[in-house]
Amino acid sequence: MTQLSAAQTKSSDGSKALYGGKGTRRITVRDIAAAKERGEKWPMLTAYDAMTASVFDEAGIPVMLVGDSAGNCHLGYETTVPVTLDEMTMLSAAVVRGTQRALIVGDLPFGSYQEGPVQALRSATRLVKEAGVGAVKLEGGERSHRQIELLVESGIPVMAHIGLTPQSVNAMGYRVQGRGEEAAAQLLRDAKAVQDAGAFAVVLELVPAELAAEVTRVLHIPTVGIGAGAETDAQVLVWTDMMGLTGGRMPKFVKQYAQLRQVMGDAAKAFAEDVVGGTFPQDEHSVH
Ligand SMILES: Nc1nc(=O)c2c([nH]1)NC[C@@H]1CN(c3ccc(C(=O)N[C@@H](CCC(=O)O)C(=O)O)cc3)CN21
Ligand SMILES: CC(C)C(=O)C(=O)O
Ligand SMILES: [Mg+2]
Repeated sequence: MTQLSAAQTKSSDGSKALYGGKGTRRITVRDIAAAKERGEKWPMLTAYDAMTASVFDEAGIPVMLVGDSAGNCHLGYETTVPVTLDEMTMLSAAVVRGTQRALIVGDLPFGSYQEGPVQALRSATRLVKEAGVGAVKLEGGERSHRQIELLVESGIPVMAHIGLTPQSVNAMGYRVQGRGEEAAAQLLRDAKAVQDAGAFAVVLELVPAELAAEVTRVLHIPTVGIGAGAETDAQVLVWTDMMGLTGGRMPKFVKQYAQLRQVMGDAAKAFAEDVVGGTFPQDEHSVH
């Protein structure tokens, strides 16, 4: 039923589709819910600055996450753990300014919501008021249930994040989550807990594809997979990973769609050689 209605929606009127749809009004969490009912899959990318975000907005990416992966990919930290709420607020504000259509989700960084619901509300309120995000994301299933509830009651849409939760790297490492009967049952409980608390979507990070498929069938809110197989409602990747800008070893779940590290390095070298060799600037680049 959902597959058929998705096809009909796209062929009759493209304006509704999250990707490929027309119109420049800001996408809302209600549009996200409607996409699951249509059986429509959608893409999400991270973004950390206005210029990159404007490129993705023009490309039609309907949802952007200002991830705390900015810690590794933008700010030079080893992990996401040191990222501060001030940093996330500044980066989120830039992404909002660079976009017109995409729903912008701001990641709450480690230490900005673990104290409890009141701290979570204070932190999320900064991202909403100072940066202008349309939603926030936080890590944890059952353990973050109370935080999600208060934010949603207060009018702040929440994207949850379960499975591998990188802010807990010191406790859990970067390991596949939900392998084995007990861990799978826990992941399902976490998924139901965030849905019951009112989350509008949930990220499933590094969980077996079969389990992610089951969670996606059981929940009425959309699942957003990263390293979680092909059956989730949406897919997210860190933009610097999927464009080949991040250096070093890539997780297995990354597909590279461009080689920006090579392209940018070559451009920097070409400029340097022109300067050293005296072939830049030419007369056309000079004023008289
Ligand atoms: N650049 C970047 N990309 C990401 O996807 C990302 C970040 N940074 N920072 C925050 C978290 C950390 N993430 C990570 C980091 C490492 C692995 C990793 O090494 N995974 C192994 C599998 C380990 C296993 O089999 O248990 C892999 O090879 O994919 C996965 C996710 C995802 N997030
Ligand atoms: C990988 C995604 C889900 C994330 O949390 C981030 O980019 O910080
Ligand atoms: Mg994150």
